[in-house]
Amino acid sequence: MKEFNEEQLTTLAHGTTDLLQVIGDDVNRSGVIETPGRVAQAYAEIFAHTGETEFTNYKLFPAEKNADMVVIRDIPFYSMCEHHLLPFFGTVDVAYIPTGEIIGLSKVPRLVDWVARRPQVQENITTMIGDELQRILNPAGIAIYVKARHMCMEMRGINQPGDQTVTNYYLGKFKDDANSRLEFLLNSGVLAQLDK
Ligand SMILES: Nc1nc2c(ncn2[C@@H]2O[C@H](COP(=O)(O)OP(=O)(O)OP(=O)(O)O)[C@@H](O)[C@H]2O)c(=O)[nH]1
Ligand SMILES: [Zn+2]
Repeated sequence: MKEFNEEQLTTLAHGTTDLLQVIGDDVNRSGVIETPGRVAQAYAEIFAHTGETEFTNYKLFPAEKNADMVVIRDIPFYSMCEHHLLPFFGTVDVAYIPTGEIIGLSKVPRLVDWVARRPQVQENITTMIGDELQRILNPAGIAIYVKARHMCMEMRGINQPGDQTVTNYYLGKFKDDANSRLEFLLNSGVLAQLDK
């Protein structure tokens, strides 16, 4: 995880003090006196992977011949929209059909986290996860289903609470073969949730 150095943390803290001042708060109020430092630390975590272009923290293992699809479902993620720097969050369902290799299971949620911890839009979260899996595994197919709520649509602007945005990514067999796609949607629980 990226560590911000002292200078970066100080710059972030100063920016937060300015923000509190501009919105009309008293920056010396006891409740917010430590807030600039806390925000700097929080942003160091939330934006930990900004600018990183290759996910490297994974292990591969040989796949059995004729291995069937692997589905990892309901992976939670938290990200910040790049337009307003407000949170958006939800779940990711990921499936792939191994050819030569399988990836350590825990590395898939780690990949989702790596993609999310930077200023993002939901569409790019979806395609970045897919593109990295393609690069790492070159599998016979990839399917990704992302469902999220966006605070920039709920807390401001259109002020519409509860909307869910869905984005998909299908490659290889999941793109070409309707049965494989259906099997993914059944395995991931997506079809069971559609009327909720
Ligand atoms: N496609 C996409 N758009 C997003 C995402 N997150 C936020 N947005 C949108 O980004 C757009 C930015 O539009 P602008 O018109 O520049 O900004 P704005 O005036 O704050 O827009 P409103 O949110 O409509 O008030 C808005 O429509 C947001 O809903 C995302 O993950 N994907
Ligand atoms: Zn936004």
